[in-house]
Amino acid sequence: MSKITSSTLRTFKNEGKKFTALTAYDASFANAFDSEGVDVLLVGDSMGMVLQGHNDTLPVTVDDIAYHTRCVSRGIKRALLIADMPFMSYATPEQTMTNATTLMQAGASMVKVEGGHWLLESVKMLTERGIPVCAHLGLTPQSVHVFGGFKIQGRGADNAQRILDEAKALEAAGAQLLVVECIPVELAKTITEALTIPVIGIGAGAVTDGQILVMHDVLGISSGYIPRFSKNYLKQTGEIRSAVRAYIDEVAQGVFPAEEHTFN
Ligand SMILES: Nc1nc(=O)c2c([nH]1)NC[C@@H]1CN(c3ccc(C(=O)N[C@@H](CCC(=O)O)C(=O)O)cc3)CN21
Ligand SMILES: CC(C)C(=O)C(=O)O
Ligand SMILES: [Mg+2]
Repeated sequence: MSKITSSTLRTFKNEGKKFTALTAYDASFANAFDSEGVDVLLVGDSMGMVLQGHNDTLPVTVDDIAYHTRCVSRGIKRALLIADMPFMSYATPEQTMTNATTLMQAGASMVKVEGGHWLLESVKMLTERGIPVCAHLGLTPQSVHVFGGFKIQGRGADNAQRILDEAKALEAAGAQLLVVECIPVELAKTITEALTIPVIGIGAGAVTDGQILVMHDVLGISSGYIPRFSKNYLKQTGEIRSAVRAYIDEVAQGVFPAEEHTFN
């Protein structure tokens, strides 16, 4: 069983094989997800909400992500491990290099950063120095206070065009993967077709190359409210490994996300 790399995911894209990603924060869940066949695991700054109980992702630190990345990395054999760079850890080139180095040395194989045009120089710098980058556009939760809430992004022709331009520019700067979150399905389709790198969607419809969800939503244990683009797979299966397999199967077959999980 060979390790998944960004070139594996590019092959999946070219073959039209839909792949699956989940967040993970510890070795035991990571091991279960990996052994059931989840292709990509993300140590997400969503940990600020689902692990730490905050209302947003802003309080998460580089040390938090590094600790959970070390835990997850010990649990996996096959999946590609991505670590989120947390809020304000990549505001300057110096910070970006130092903090991305910490996360790679904690066991990540790629780092993820939220943003568009302003990030191009950092993406180029990281990639040239040996750190692969996953970009993240659309509803970028670290900007929740700029957006005025967790609101769908990319509605209207101007906003859609800006996000498409940013996606192309990030690919040109060297990004090897792109996450698009909470955007209209038409825009997600346009971006996925315009890029050669794989595009992973969350709240972006069934048109992207892969799907990602927060593990707590899939297992129905998010405290409070579950976003409407997400799905509790434990309810229909009653067992964690079966829930993960159901998620993988539904993504592979194009059953998830359905219309009810998609924004227009
Ligand atoms: N448990 C959990 N699941 C997630 O998917 C998630 C997190 N936490 N934390 C980090 C970010 C924050 N996310 C969120 C949180 C809320 C909405 C939300 O309330 N969305 C509205 C749509 C609003 C609109 O129509 O503009 C919804 O109804 O789902 C979306 C994404 C996604 N991520
Ligand atoms: C939801 C995914 C894309 C994420 O960034 C996170 O879990 O932090
Ligand atoms: Mg995140």
